[in-house]
Amino acid sequence: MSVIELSNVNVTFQQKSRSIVAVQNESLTIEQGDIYGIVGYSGAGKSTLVRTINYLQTPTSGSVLINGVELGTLSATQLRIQRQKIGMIFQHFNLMDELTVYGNVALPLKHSNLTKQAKDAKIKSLLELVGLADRIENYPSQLSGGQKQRVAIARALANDPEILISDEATSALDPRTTNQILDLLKELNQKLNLTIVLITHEMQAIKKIANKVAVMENGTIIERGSLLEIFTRPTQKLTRDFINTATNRDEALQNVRGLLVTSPLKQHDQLVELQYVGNETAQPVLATIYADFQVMTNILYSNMEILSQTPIGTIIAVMSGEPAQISAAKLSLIDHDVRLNVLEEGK
Ligand SMILES: Nc1ncnc2c1ncn2[C@@H]1O[C@H](COP(=O)(O)OP(=O)(O)OP(=O)(O)O)[C@@H](O)[C@H]1O
Repeated sequence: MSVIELSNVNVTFQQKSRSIVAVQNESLTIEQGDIYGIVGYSGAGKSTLVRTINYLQTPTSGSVLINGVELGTLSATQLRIQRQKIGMIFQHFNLMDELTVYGNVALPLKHSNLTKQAKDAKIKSLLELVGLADRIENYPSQLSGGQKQRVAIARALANDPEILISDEATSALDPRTTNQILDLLKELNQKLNLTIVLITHEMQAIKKIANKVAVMENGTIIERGSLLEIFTRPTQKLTRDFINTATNRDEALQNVRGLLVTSPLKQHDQLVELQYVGNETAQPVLATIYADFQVMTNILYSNMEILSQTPIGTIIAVMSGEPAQISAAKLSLIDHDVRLNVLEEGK
C-alpha cells in the first residue's frame, strides 16, 4: 500500500470575476521511504497539490488517501489527529520569535499525553537529532537561517510524523547551508524511514537527495519517474531546462561555444554531446573509435554526476576525421550505449 495516493485531484480557486485552476485532474502515488521531489516554476501548482496531502487545501474534487484512509471522510477531530502524522517545513521557517528554540519545539507537544519529563526528553532528543542541542535557550533572532530551519525540522518531527513536506525549505539559504539541510533531510529519511515530499524550483536540491521526481507546469505533472530516468531520459523541454541548470551543462556549453568563436569548427568537424550511464567511462570507447575509424575526439568539457549511486557522465567534444568515418564512429558509440547529440557541424 502506498503512503500517499492522490487520485484525480482538482483544485480551483473561485475569485470574483474568474476561477483559477491551480491543480488539474492530477494523480500522484508516493511510497513509504520515498524522497519525492516536485519541481516547477512559481505558480505551477506545487504547493497547492502538496497541501492537499494534509487537507490544508481541500481538493475541489478527487481523493486523497494517506495509508489507505480517505481524508475527505474524516471528521474535524480525526483530521486533526491525522495531520499530526504529517510534518511541514517552509521557506521562511515560521518560528515563533518570542519563544526559545526549546519553546518552539515544545509547541506541537502542548496537547500530547506525554508526561512533563517525557516531553522534555523528547524535545532534547529532537534538538540533538538536528544538531542544535547547544542552542536550546536561544531565540530565533540569535540563529542563522540554517539553524532556524533545523529548529523548524525538530518542531515538524515532534509528533513522530511518517511524512514530512518540505515546501521550498532551502530556497532562502545559501548553497552550503542548503547542502547541510538536504543532508539532514536525507539522514532523517534513512534513520526514521520518513517519507519526504520535497517541493522546490531547484532541480539541484532534488538531484542531491530525491529518488523520484515529478515536474509540474500549469497545474499538471508533465513528467515523472525515478531520478535516474528523469536525468537520463527527459522527454519534456521544461525537464531538460531544469536538468541543464542543475548540472551546469548550459554554462559549460556556453563556454565551449565561446571557445569555438576563436577556433571555429573545421569543415566536417562535429561538436557532439555524449552521455553515458553506469560504471563504464567513455574514455576507452573514444580510444577505440580512434583506433577503428581514425576519428579524433577533442574533449572540451567533461562531467560526472553520481545519481542514486549510479554514475552519469557527460562529455562535450569535437569529433574530426573523414565524414564517412565520423558517421561510423557515431554508430559505434551508440552501439556502446553512449547517447549522442550533434550540437554543431563545421561548414
Ligand atoms: N488561496 C488562493 N487563492 C487564489 N489563487 C491561489 C491561491 N493559492 C494559490 N493560488 C493560485 O494557484 C496557482 C498555483 O499556486 P501554487 O502556490 O500552488 O504554485 P507553486 O508552484 O507552489 O508556486 P510557488 O512556489 O510560487 O508557491 C497560482 O496561479 C496561484 O496564484
